[in-house]
Amino acid sequence: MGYDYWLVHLTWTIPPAALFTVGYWPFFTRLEIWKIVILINVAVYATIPWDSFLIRNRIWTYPADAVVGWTLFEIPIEELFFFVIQTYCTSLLYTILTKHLVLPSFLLDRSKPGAKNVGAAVIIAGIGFGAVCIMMQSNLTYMGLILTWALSVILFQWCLCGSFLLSFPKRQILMSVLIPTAYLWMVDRLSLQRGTWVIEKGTKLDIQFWGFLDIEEATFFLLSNVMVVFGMVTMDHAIALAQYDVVTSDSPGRSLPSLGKMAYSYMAQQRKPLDEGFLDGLCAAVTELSRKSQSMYLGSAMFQDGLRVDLIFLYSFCRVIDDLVDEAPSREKAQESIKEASQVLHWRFSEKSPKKPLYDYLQADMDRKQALQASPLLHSIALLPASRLSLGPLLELLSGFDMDLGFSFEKREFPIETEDDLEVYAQRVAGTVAAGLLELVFSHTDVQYSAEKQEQIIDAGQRMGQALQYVNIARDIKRDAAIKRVYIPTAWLKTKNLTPVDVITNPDNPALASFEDQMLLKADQAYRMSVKAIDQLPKDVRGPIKTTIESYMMIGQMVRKARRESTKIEGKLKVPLWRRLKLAWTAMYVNH
Ligand SMILES: CC(C)=CCC/C(C)=C/C=C/C(C)=C/C=C/C(C)=C/C=C/C=C(C)/C=C/C=C(C)/C=C/C1=C(C)CCCC1(C)C
Repeated sequence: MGYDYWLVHLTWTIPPAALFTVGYWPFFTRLEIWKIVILINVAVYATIPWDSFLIRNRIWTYPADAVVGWTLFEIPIEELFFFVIQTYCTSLLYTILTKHLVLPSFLLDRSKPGAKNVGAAVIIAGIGFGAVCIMMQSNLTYMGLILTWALSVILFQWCLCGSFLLSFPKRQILMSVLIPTAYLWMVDRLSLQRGTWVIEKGTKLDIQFWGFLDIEEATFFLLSNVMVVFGMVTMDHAIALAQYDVVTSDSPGRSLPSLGKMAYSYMAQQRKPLDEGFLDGLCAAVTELSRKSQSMYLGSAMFQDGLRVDLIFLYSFCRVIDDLVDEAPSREKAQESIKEASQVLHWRFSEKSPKKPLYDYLQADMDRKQALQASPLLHSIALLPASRLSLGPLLELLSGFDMDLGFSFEKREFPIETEDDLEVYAQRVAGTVAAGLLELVFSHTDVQYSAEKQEQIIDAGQRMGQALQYVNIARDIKRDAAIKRVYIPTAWLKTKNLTPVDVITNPDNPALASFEDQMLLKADQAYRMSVKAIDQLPKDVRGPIKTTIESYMMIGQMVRKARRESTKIEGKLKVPLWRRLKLAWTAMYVNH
């Protein structure tokens, strides 16, 4: 007996597995762990009969001094471990590389007609070729056994999720397959060179890459990684459909069903046709978010399943209103947009509004649908999860934008006159968003909260929203002055004999430093009063919410530091990526 084979694992397979596990640990969700556990089981049970058959037929052998000697169906225990660790590493890499994707957005079949059939034909041809190889009983035997076995699994996967795979991003799929494949080729080459395992002559083609890597082995590692990755995609397809059902349902609250239930309804394949308008809207909202704010896009990936999709729609609505107001040619036009938004929101939340997803309803009426697509505002309101939000905060948000329209340098109108005005403004533009977010959190969790408790948490959340808005204001004093807006209360300025006009005409005035400080102090206060409420939130949202809040508060610290060291800042002050990553890792770890 010997430890050569175990040594291969100790040096080559276990260290990367451990490294990736530690790095990713805080971000692991229960669903992701279950997916991987299931896949490992499938891989082990599917591979045992095949591998056992090949060993009995002496297609490859193990020198007795390389293995410990324990076997299962004649398969050395070390080899069984290989099935587990390879499946683990590849599926974990896939999980990391696809974490940011919004699964339901790939449900729309955008592939060319026939693409799925062409794929199936290629796979079937491969199986046929493999069968011929086996029947010839020659040096093509091993290749034939690999092709028939692996391609049968891949055909099954393709039949289930081919169209989903075709709309899934190619880069993530290729990287998840090719990185582990190239790595395992290297490991396999080394082990064949050392003679830890031996592929017997007579049943193999005897063609090697880099001197030792048999062409069959190279094919095997490629196809086994394809099976693993396609297996993950198949489960993600089932999950995407379940997420779609959650976010298009008009029930106020639902969490994702269990994996077993998802698998069952996936395999039963009895579904109503998908709402294409809704999925189009989702794709547009996701693209918009990733284009406008990469960090918000990646940050949103820490929220799970239906909650994340709903948050993207909430963001999209805020974004659309913001753009409409900012880009309006005149104050009157902007006010018109706000009024229109308010009317559509009232309709969307009224009893008369269809309980079905709005898009279903609109599909029946082509004119309405076209009108919807022509107007981003109607579009974003149609997609809002009205059954899980309330109208109040959204209308209040509109009144915040109205306040912004009150600024007029020419007429010397500055709506933030007192500290009270500042608080009202921050509540309207940020407190309301926090309230909406929390309403969605309560809808998507199984944890039961009394109405009283919810109200209490939403109160704290709104105050936290205000805190973040104060940080925003402190950071953007100069940028706001450039667009002739001053959020420092006129009353504060008066204490130093200044006016908002002075701020706009001389934003570099060193006297403004004290107001920046005062603003950040106000942020700290509001933060401290509400930070404890985070601990009362459902466990899986604490980490992401903490991360968002702490990165904002970190901006506040950087504003202070920049002021102390009188660093000149060009454009918008940002927290460096590595600091945000570290912060996210810690916040997620603590709340794991
Ligand atoms: C649950 C929900 C929500 C929905 C359900 C959706 C659904 C139906 C999904 C279906 C998924 C399926 C069917 C996945 C199947 C995955 C398989 C079979 C992976 C096999 C991996 C095989 C692996 C990794 C095998 C590894 C083998 C190795 C490393 C062998 C190595 C070797 C060594 C070391 C020396 C000698 C030669 C050899 C090549 C055998």
